[in-house]
Amino acid sequence: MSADDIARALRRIGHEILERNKGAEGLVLLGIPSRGVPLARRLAAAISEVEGTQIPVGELDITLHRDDLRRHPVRAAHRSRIPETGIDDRVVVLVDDVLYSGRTIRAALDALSELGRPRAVRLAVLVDRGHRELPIRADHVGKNLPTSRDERIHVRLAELDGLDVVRISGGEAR
Ligand SMILES: O=P(O)(O)OC[C@H]1O[C@H](OP(=O)(O)OP(=O)(O)O)[C@H](O)[C@@H]1O
Ligand SMILES: O=c1cc[nH]c(=O)[nH]1
Repeated sequence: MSADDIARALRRIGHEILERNKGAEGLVLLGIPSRGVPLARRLAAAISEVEGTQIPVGELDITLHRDDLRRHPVRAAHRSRIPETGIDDRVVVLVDDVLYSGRTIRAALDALSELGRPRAVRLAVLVDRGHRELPIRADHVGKNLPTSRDERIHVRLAELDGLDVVRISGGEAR
């Protein structure tokens, strides 16, 4: 995906979120570090452009809720940053770059349950590459990219990487 493809996908997802929520009322966007955070900020900006209101944006750290902690115990935990509005009775949209096994989102739901009780939780991802290992699906998808398991999706975003691009690497030549 080029920078233009990414921008278009985010604008569309912003519209979808508004349509599904019937406006911006009660919305809170939470990005999953690292690249979910700039994506959540961009989505909030896209929604604000349409609705003319500020959308609360935060970051949800899932490190201590991962189910592979025992296998990889040394991971630095970051702090979650929840907007002042809190998440109780809000419609929380989790935002991440890639959806793959679904384990990150399971951990995110676990982390969220310690912070409050949203009215609803939805999921927006830039890329869904398939291969789910849990019963989790995204409500809003920038692009479905069918992959083989030995491929990897690389999302690069200007805020962290200096450019916007999505690439696939690895796997057998197809
Ligand atoms: O559905 P899953 O199998 O959990 O995979 C998706 C997650 O994997 C990636 O993070 P990764 O752990 O590779 O670290 P990164 O954010 O530093 O790229 C990606 O950013 C998603 O958060
Ligand atoms: O291909 C993948 C799988 C998980 N996370 C990524 O960022 N890319």
